[in-house]
Amino acid sequence: MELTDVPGVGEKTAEALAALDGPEDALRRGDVVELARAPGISEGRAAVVARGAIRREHGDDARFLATDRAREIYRDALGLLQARTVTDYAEKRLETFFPSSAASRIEEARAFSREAMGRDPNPAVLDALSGVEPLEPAPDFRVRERCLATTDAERYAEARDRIPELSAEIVEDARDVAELARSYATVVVLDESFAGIDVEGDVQVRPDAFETPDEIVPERVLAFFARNRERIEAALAVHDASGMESPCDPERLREGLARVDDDGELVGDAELDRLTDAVDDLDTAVSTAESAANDHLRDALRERDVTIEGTDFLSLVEQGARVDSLLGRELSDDFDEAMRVARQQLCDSLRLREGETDLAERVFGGEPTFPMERNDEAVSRLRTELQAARDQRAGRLKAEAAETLSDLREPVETLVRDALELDVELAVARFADDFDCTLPTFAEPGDETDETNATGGFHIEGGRSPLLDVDFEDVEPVDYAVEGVTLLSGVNSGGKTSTLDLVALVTVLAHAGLPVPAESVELSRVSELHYYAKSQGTLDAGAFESTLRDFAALTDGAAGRLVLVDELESITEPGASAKIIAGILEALDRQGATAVFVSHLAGEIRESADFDVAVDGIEAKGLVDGELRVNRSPVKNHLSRSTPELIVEKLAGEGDADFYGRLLEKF
Ligand SMILES: Nc1ncnc2c1ncn2[C@@H]1O[C@H](COP(=O)(O)OP(=O)(O)OP(=O)(O)O)[C@@H](O)[C@H]1O
Repeated sequence: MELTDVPGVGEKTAEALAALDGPEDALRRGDVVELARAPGISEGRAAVVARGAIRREHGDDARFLATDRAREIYRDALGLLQARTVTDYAEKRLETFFPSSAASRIEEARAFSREAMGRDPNPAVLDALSGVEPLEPAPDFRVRERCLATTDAERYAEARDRIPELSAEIVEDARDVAELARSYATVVVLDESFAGIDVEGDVQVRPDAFETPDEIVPERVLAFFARNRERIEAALAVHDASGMESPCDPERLREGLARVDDDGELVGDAELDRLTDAVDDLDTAVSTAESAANDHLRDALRERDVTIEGTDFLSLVEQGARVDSLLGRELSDDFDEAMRVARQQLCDSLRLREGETDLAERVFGGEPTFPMERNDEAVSRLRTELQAARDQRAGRLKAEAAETLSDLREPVETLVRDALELDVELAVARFADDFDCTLPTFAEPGDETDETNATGGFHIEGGRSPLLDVDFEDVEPVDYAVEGVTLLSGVNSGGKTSTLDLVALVTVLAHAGLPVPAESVELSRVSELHYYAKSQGTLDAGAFESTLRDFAALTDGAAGRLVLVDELESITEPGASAKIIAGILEALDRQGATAVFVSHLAGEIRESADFDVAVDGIEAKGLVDGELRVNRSPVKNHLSRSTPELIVEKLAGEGDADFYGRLLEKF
């Protein structure tokens, strides 16, 4: 598949997507978050692209939501689903569910919903989900104690590109490598020709370095796990709480995670901790040991009577000989003891081991002086040795940890993705629970080749719209079924608009493969949903003309449309409206469309039409205490009484029967 074949993907977007690892896969999965990783692609744009890919796969022409009101209903329904997600991922991912006329797409989404509706959105899972986010790549970092070396300029360039965490060096021969080995704890030579090289220090010949970067820079995989630790732990908790099968052994993963801290450094190795502390504390420990030795020497001197022979005294005076020589001779025992104290203290405080203690001896082992002084060169030597030991141990341990964790990298991607996908499923499950939903049934398609009569209408039982302006518990169930072209009459505020909204909502959700808020729904597949909301007042000539043009366009074109229109009569004066609406209904009837037109002029329209238009009505049961009582389910083939008629009837019953009685007869 060419990326530019996807609707909505131009050259620029395709170029951005190509930067991803397997963009085709991400497109196929509708993986909005992965797509949004492409440079310059926002999550909103990613959702559009994913929708485009799904459309392309199923041959969907993106014409289902044909009017503003239809699109509004879809956005409102999507909003209700999105409000039930925990993660941003799921919120964006839900955007890839959209109403489609393509049977294969509807079935694919229905399969997802079926599975989703079986999920149990228990609070522990939802709580754990709050910590799950898509995995991030490891942050950029440099490793200073290891370097790459090669004689080849091209390989050098490749090394800089593929292993940017290490510095790369050009070498000519083994001498150059030996030189590098003095500055770096480890030198990784990329050229086979150096195999068997014998130089001092840790030199590894790894011509396979580019194929095994995790072995060369184990920090990379450690940094990835360190950065994503919380997300991975949250995803593990989601699996635990939901009983979902984990793609890897959770204990092994937990153990692996426990080996790195948040900076990607190893934890839990006492020897490495000792070496790290020793390097960090070296300067302080040397100073403290030095002071302790001098204190010891000072006390010894203070308590000591020194007898000095005359010749010595003379030589001191004459030659300016230093008191040190005296110290060496007269106080050598005290001096030795002070040195011993200093060495002991240094070894103890740095917890030095055999081999290291020899170097520590040299730090305090010079000529007797007062105050006594450390041997800086020995300190520096000790530091270098400790650092090398620390880095080599860390390198070895990191390589071991990285080996375990690198095997877990792919399963972890699956683990997190499954947790995020579960959030999408749980949003659907909660939507279905909260609004007593069911999966609708699609009527068996008739003869697919019969383009003119693809419609079979809809049949809703106990539909309750969550988009109504009343609490969902107070929404009264509506039964409504329509085949063909129908007028819907009814008293003011009876629920006509709400019925159209319900029909539109159920149609949109059903075609998105999602559950619908009803006891049962059976419907035929629709090619386009045209829903026109009530216009606000009479239109001027220009607007009226353009509205007429819209409807003219509607009467010709694709079969299998569902047309919902709310009080079209308000666009112009009542007499003309009835004729215009009758004309539109005739055309839709010929086309075989399903249509519901809400109108207060149902009687007049029926008279103007050249076919027998069905009229349904939302019935008022009457006015009780001044309040309208209605049966929200339209009655089939029934022209409802209007609100004015009901009021006249009420007045006729209450008072001036003569006037109101005669008035009532006119209805
Ligand atoms: N099924 C229902 N359950 C509960 N309340 C409803 C239901 N249907 C409608 N209502 C209430 O009735 C109000 C009026 O509904 P709606 O606007 O659909 O009536 P209408 O018949 O289109 O009115 P009009 O003739 O004035 O346009 C709604 O705002 C809602 O509060």
